[in-house]
Amino acid sequence: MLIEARNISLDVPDMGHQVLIGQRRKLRILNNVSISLKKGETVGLVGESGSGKTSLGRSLLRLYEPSEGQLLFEGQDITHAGPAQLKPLRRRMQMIFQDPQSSLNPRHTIGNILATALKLNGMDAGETSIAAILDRVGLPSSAIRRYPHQLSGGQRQRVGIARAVALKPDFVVADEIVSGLDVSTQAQVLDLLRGLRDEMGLALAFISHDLSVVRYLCERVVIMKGGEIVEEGQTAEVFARPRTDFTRTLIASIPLPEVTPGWLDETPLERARP
Ligand SMILES: Nc1ncnc2c1ncn2[C@@H]1O[C@H](COP(=O)(O)OP(=O)(O)OP(=O)(O)O)[C@@H](O)[C@H]1O
Repeated sequence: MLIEARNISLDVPDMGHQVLIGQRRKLRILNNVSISLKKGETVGLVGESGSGKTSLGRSLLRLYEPSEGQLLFEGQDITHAGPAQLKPLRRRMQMIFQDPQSSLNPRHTIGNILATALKLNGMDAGETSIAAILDRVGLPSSAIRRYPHQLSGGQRQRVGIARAVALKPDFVVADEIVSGLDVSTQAQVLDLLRGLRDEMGLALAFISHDLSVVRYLCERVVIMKGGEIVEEGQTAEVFARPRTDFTRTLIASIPLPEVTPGWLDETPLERARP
């Protein structure tokens, strides 16, 4: 197993309580969550806003230290690993963010942003290798000298993907990476991510509100509610025969006018066609 979370919980300080009541109290935002990913496998993390998807994604990357349970990377226990133990693993575990506008430094050119990430990880940051990375994510080499604000939303998200995959990671968490984009740009970005995943054998935790997108990309899905996993399984199976009322409601509430009996079998690209 590449990544394995065993019964992890995550507590954060309850600041509201501290301010109002003046006492320290903890807020449990993940409770007893178990999930694992093999090399090359994609799991969708789905659930309503505030259900804990991002917190779980960040915990799997060991950006958060679990309060309880165990986190393993290639069988190595990294639950309470310090910076020295985590350093060689950081390159191998990457995140692609929802909003590349705020995750890309606006004062740096795209070339600089990619070079910095590569250099920090001791990798070749020459212009030729950066141009090759840009080409792989469908951007022209002239993007090297552009600033994030000079690119479209879709192009910025390609840079976000480029920054993550340039480091040749094994595991990527993609957090709502297409939610700000129009439908046809979404489809292109998802196709790019799918191609890279297959080519590189990436394990992918894909966080999304959009179940049709999850169906397109993820062989397994985990449904979250209130910091817990309420249902999980093969995506097609969970969507066809949801076991909980919660999942049934979630599926029924998909706000897509084009939802038809066959919609789950269409790719986002097919659905984007007029
Ligand atoms: N550092 C923190 N301190 C306090 N509360 C937090 C912290 N991080 C997350 N939370 C709370 O934990 C819950 C889960 O948040 P999280 O962002 O993981 O949910 P989510 O499912 O990703 O939501 P969304 O879809 O809106 O991004 C929310 O109620 C959030 O307010």
